[in-house]
Amino acid sequence: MPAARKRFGQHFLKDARVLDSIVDALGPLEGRTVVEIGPGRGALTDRLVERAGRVIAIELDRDLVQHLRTRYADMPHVEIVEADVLTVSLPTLAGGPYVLVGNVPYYITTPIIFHALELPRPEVAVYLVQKEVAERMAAPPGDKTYGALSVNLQAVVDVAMVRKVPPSAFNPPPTVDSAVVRVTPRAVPSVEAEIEEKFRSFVLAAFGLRRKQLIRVVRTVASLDAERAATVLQEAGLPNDVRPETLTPADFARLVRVLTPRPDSPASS
Ligand SMILES: C[S@@+](CC[C@H](N)C(=O)[O-])C[C@H]1O[C@@H](n2cnc3c(N)ncnc32)[C@H](O)[C@@H]1O
Repeated sequence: MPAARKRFGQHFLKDARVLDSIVDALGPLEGRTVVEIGPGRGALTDRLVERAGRVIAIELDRDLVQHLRTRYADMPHVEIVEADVLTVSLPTLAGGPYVLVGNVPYYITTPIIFHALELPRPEVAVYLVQKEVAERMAAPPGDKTYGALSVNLQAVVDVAMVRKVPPSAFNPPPTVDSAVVRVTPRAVPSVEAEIEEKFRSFVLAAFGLRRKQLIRVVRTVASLDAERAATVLQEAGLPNDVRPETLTPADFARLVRVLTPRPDSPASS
């Protein structure tokens, strides 16, 4: 068995109850395609291959890839892909509807979660992440952990906390607490795909000014004078003096829509 490598964020799950709750959170797997991020030594993969129609596991560590290919050699429905997950198009790899799961390496948790928003999105994604990241992902407006990560995710997906996981569930144990979260696409996202990129950068910039009133945020981020910024807020139906940390994803979306000239509007022609 290859030794754990710190630089790949390797903390292998050893607690059967945690492994079961991750698989349970995915829902029924019979006949479905499961993509797993960072299978490691196969603790989670072992459970997936018993239930799913097809398992595609993406692992960066060459030694672990070899170990996994030997382990599942007689299972034609299992594919081990040697790659950095961030360089792989997940919907293309899956080739159809899929569910996503991963005890993800903590050094790239946020990039992985945003990478997995590529359309068409997984029907459900279950991640084991640092507890503090899980709390930020699921935080409601006004919560002390509510921030750009919460808004940018919740604009397009629902996030639910499944359970907390202590360091003792891993070998070697990480220095932080962890949590399992379940992410499902929203039937009607708050933001349209065409303005999603602009939405994300506006939200990031707004939370860089989270202590400022919204009028100041709009003036700074959109480079507008006071009068124009006030008109924008009025059109978006938002007060001048609220702070970004109290706005819902739908509030941000209205604001970004007002700030985005439509292709057929005179301003952009
Ligand atoms: C926290 S461990 C989880 C291992 C296993 N799923 C388990 O629960 O025991 C994270 C895994 O992700 C792999 N990994 C790290 N960076 C990766 C990347 N960029 N792309 C794919 N896998 C990666 C690591 O080698 C490791 O196997």
